[in-house]
Parts: sequence; C-alpha cells; structure tokens
Amino acid sequence: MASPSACSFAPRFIDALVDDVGSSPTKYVVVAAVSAAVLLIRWALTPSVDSREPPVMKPTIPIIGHIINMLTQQGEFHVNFFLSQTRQKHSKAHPMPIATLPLANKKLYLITSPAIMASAMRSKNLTFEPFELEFGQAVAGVTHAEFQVIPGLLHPFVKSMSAAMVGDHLHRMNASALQYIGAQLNAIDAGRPLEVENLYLWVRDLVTMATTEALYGEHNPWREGRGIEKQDIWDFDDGMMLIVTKLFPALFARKALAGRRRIQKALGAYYAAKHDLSPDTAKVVQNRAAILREHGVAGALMGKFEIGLPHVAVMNTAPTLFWLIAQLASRPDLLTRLRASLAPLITASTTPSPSCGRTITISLSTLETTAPLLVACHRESLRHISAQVVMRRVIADTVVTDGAGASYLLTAGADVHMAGSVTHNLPSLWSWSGSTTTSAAGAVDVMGAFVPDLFLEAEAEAKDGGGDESARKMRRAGYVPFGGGKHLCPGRNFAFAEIVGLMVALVVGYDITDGDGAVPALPRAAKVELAHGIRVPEREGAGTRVEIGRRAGWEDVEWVFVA
Ligand code: HEM
Repeated sequence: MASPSACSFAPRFIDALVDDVGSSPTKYVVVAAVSAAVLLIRWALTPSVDSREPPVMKPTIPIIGHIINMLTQQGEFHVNFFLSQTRQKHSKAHPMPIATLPLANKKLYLITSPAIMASAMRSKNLTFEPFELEFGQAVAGVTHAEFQVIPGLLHPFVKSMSAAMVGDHLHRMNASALQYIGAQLNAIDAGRPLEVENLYLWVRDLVTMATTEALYGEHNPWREGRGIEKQDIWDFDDGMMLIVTKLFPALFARKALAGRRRIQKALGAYYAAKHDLSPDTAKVVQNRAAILREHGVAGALMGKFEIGLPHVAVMNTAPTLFWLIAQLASRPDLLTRLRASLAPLITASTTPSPSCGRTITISLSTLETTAPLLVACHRESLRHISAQVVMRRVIADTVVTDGAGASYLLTAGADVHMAGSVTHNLPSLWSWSGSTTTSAAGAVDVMGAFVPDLFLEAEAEAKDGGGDESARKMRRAGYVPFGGGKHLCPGRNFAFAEIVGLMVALVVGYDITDGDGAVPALPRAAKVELAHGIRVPEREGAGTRVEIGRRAGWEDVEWVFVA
C-alpha cells in the first residue's frame, strides 16, 4: 500500500506543472517540439524489418552504434560482435547464425553460420558489383564522365579474367613469376646468407616484382627506371580507405595519391605503346585492354582504370606468403616433417648439371599431389590470417537457408557481410583431437594452434570416402579466404603456384634464422582493416630481421620452375 505522503505528491506535482505551463509556455513548446523531432528522426532512421528477416540486434548507442563500432574496429568488428553475443548469458551456447544490424536507416545482415553463407554465396540476388561501382571512381581517381563507361564493362571483365587465368594462360603466368623468384633464390651464394632487415617488406617487394613480371612481360612498368617505385602500390594500398571514403585524401593520404599517380602514368604509357599486344604479356592483361579499347578507352585513361589489376594481384598474395614463411620458419619440427615429406618430389626432380652441380626442376601444375603437407600448411596459414569479410548487396528480395529448416528473408538494398574472420576460427569446425607437434615460439592468440593435419586428413578422407562428410561440408562452407560463388577470386590458382612453388625451394634448400642463428619468433598480427582480408604483421614487419642461407648439402642446387 502506498504511503500517505506518496498519495498526496502526485496531485500536488500536477497542480505545480499546470501553473508552470501557464506562466511560461514557450519552454514547454520547445521541449515538446524537440522530443517530437527526436522521435521523428529515430523513426525515419530505423529501418523497417519484416518478421521473416533475421533477428534484429540493436546497437547500444541508438541509430549509429554499429556504424561507430565498425569505423573504429574495422575488420575486427564482426569477431567482436560475435564474441559479445557468446558472452551474453542467454545466448552462451548459440550466438546468432545471422542477424540484422540497423545502420542508421540501412540494414546489414551479418552471417556467421557456414551453412547460411553457402546459401548466400549461391544466390544470384547477392552481388559485389554495386560496391565496385560506388568506389571504383574514387579508387581510379577519374571524373564522373570518364567513369560512365565502367558499368557496361564489369561483366565482360569478370568473364575475361576467369577465362584468362586457367590452362595454358595460367601456366605461362606461373612459369614467369617463378622464373623471377627462382633467380632471386639461386643468387644466394653458399656461405653468404641473404640479410633481410624486414621479412615482410622483402616479401612485398618479391611478390610485387614476380607478379608484375608475370602480368606485363618484358615491358613491365615496375622494372627499374620506368617511373614506378616498388613501394608505390603499397602506399596506394595503405591510403585506400581514405581515398574510397573521401576523408580528405589530399591531406591525409598524400603518399597514396603520389603512388597512384606514378603507377597510372607508367601504365598509361605501357598501354599507349600497345605493349599489351606483346606475346609475353599475360592473357588477362591483353583481354582487359581489348575490352577497354572496344569501349573507346585508350592510353592514359586505360592506365588510370587498370591500376586495380596489379593492386588486387599483389595485396593479398604478399601477406599470405609472408605468414607462411613466418609460420614455418618458427616451427622447426614441422620443417623437419615437411622436408621428409618433400623428399620423393625432390629426388624425382633432380638432375646433374654441368654448370652448378644439381638442377631441381619443380613442376608447378602438380604441387597439389606432390607436396600435400606443404599445401595443407598453406591452407592452414590462410585460415589463420585471412579475416576475410565477403561483402554483397541484395539486389532483389531473396531467402537464404541453413539447410536444416531455418530460412531468412533478405530484402533488396541491404548489405550482407559473411564473416570469414569468425568462421575461420569456429571451434565447432576446426577443433583437432590429434597430437600437434607444431607450437611456435611467440605465437599470439589471434594465430591460435597451427594444425595443417586438419586439411591433410580432410583431403585423405574425401578421397577414400571416409570420415564425416557433413563436417567436411561445413568446413568448406566456412573457409572463404578467396570468397565464393560468382565472385570467387579468379587469381587464386596463380597465387597458389607463386606461394607453394617458392616454398618448396625455400623449405628444402634454405635455412631461415633470426640473424643470430636462432629460430625466428612468429610476429604478432596488427588489427585488420575492413578493406583488407589478410592480416599484416604489427608495425609493418619491423623487427622481422632474418637471414636466408643455403642449407648444408644444398649449396650446389639451381632451382628451376616449370608449369
Ligand atoms: C593469396 C592471394 C589472394 C587472396 C587471399 C585473394 C582473395 C580474394 C577475395 C576474398 C576476393 C573476393 C571474392 C568474393 O567477393 O567472393 C577476391 C577477388 C578478386 N581477386 Fe583475389 N585473392 C588473391 C590473389 C589474387 C590474384 C593473384 C589476382 C590476380 C592476378 C586476384 C584477382 C582478383 C579479382 C580480379 C577479384 C574480383 C573478382 C570479382 O569481382 O568477381 N586475386 N580475391
């Protein structure tokens, strides 16, 4: 029962309020108007959600909370969001497999279930193209009028790329990239190890040169003295977010803009001289140039548009290769196992050479079968360091399912993020009960346990039809370092040959030490940006000093790579 004082308080308060409104009505009109405006803005900025759509997860700060978190946490946002759900008592066992996140008046569907990701990847109504069109003009730095030709080119571009990076065209690219890499390794003299101040920067330069050699052939604009610095493409990559979001790049991304200018100028000269028609130019460069010319784009403007190709060709490959080298160099017992597993391939590939001693000729097109443990290490390393968020826009209402009875409506106009950063680390997919002899000195949480056997075993079971096929299916669906569906990375096989080919020689023929003869520690990974699928080491690899020297007994080898 209420106390007498409480009973008498309400009427007294109302009387006082009425008196106050009568004496100064303006302030009440202002308060009412502001409240109405806030409610109206909130209503206008809250997207409507159908009951068939995924459950809504409201941000802690109304309307803009998720946007703030995404801007500040970048590529870590999805993992943090997922972990925050697992920390809530009621959802401890089952974080939401798909959720609707209101972003002001827009919607984002965040998918962390491999099964729903597979369903979304298959949908023709989810596409990446709107992002390419929204950001393409800013990335290339072209005028609105110049960009008008691009929407009509997207489809032919994607088709021509896929066709140009398979079969003989791919083999020629692989051989050309590995010829460059082989020359660098062969140049390391016995007894005089290569001193590398920063392994990450060394790998970046190596991949930049090997890849552009494969793309542009003899007239490669990245060769010394042709106007491009090796650093330019990485400066451009660093400033990409500021350029795309137009956050005063002229002020805050000056190096990126300068790098872009130099690359575009040199590429413009390359196309103006029609070097793309040379027989040693990669088919992918030739096809794209032909499409541009057919649509009336030539010379300098071609150079501006085509900056995207070398950028996408190196930006993921270099950090991927860096981490694989770093992982293996820091695990001596895994290295021993790898060397033993590669012995049959090396024996079969060795011939005596009059000029050096032995030539070892590695065939790039059979590495899947001749180097299975190394391939498994590459896949496991990618699982670790790929924080890929596969992005799509819903262009027509569509339904995705989890294959077990649950379905969700995705409405046109919303964005979809499929969080590889989460699925690559789901314990339900990747737990391993076998023994691991591969712990690394200095490993950090984000890198977790390194278990190539997960992939080795899955491969073997898939071949003989054993094991749990549905578990394998879920792993495949949750493993997205190269995206999936119609936008699946067309460069994945080229990157594979570049990385695994180099690693065969490095593992078998070379020792990597920290410069004092000790095993190098595994570096820590930096926070990943939203635009970057692959983590990079902290402080751009500062402190990753190594020496790469010929192993005893392998001093006389010349490495040759064929496709
Ligand atoms: C380890 C190296 C690489 C990784 C991890 C990687 C990863 C990816 C990912 C995640 C996507 C987005 C796929 C999607 O949205 O579903 C992509 C797209 C793409 N990648 Fe790669 N990539 C690599 C190497 C390369 C190379 C070497 C090239 C070219 C020579 C290349 C060319 C492309 C192109 C053109 C696209 C756009 C495809 C489209 O829009 O349909 N990538 N890549």
